Amino acid sequence: AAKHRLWPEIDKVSTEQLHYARLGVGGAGGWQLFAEDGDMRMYRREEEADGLVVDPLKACHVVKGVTGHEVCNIFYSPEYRSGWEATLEDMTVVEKISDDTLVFLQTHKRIWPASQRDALFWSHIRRVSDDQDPDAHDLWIVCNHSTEYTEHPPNAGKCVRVYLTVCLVCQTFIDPPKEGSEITRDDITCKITYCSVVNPGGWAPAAVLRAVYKREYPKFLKRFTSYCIDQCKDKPILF
Ligand SMILES: CCCCCc1ccc(-c2ccc(S(=O)(=O)CCO)cc2)cc1[C@H]1C[C@H]1c1ccccn1
Repeated sequence: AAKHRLWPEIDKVSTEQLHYARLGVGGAGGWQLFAEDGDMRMYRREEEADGLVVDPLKACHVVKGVTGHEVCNIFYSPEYRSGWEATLEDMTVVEKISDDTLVFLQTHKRIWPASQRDALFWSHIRRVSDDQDPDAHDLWIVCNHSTEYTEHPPNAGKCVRVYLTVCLVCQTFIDPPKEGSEITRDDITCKITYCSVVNPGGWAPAAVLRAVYKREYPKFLKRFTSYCIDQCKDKPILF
């Protein structure tokens, strides 16, 4: 992977996104809580870029019974995506850069009254050992970031190209079981931070976009995490 033309950007953006995800939502960051459901908290900032709503989103969730490695694997791997990404209409892997880096082209279902969108992005998964606290459990991160491919120019067909940067950061916590007994899924908890900035690419009314984000993001994260629990519950734990 070190040789690929995109590698410097992949490494830079993934490192930046990990840092960004670990920043808190308190203080002057301008984050406003807009959805809560059990342990899930969803925050957004109201931001526009050349008149388009690009509200950054940060979601924090705690899920029992799965590890960060399992959650990031499911989020990264193409074969699971149709099982949890409800707004997906089509998905292809445009390039396999390495085992831990793929390039996806996705078309999302049209959201009335806006025109249909597609997204072309590299996706990179990595394990990060926590340098501050070496005996803390490892972090796993998946970073998705829009990219250009001459074979797939934006807005060539029916879809408007969105530009996105997304990261999923997961940390596993293990409650040590009784002396000598094996760790079960009841002993593991995964702390999830999901950050996304989606530029809708072409015109879409601000009110429509904000309504769509408010509706779609909580649904998306709940559906995704439930899918992870369901996929992993009868399988050996992947730490
Ligand atoms: C008029 C609407 C314009 C924007 C439509 C659109 C396109 C892509 C995306 C998007 C693309 C990728 C990701 S991901 O996290 O990388 C996972 C892989 O699929 C996530 C979200 C979002 C939205 C916005 C609907 C909104 C929305 C929000 C959560 C889920 C679905 N739709």
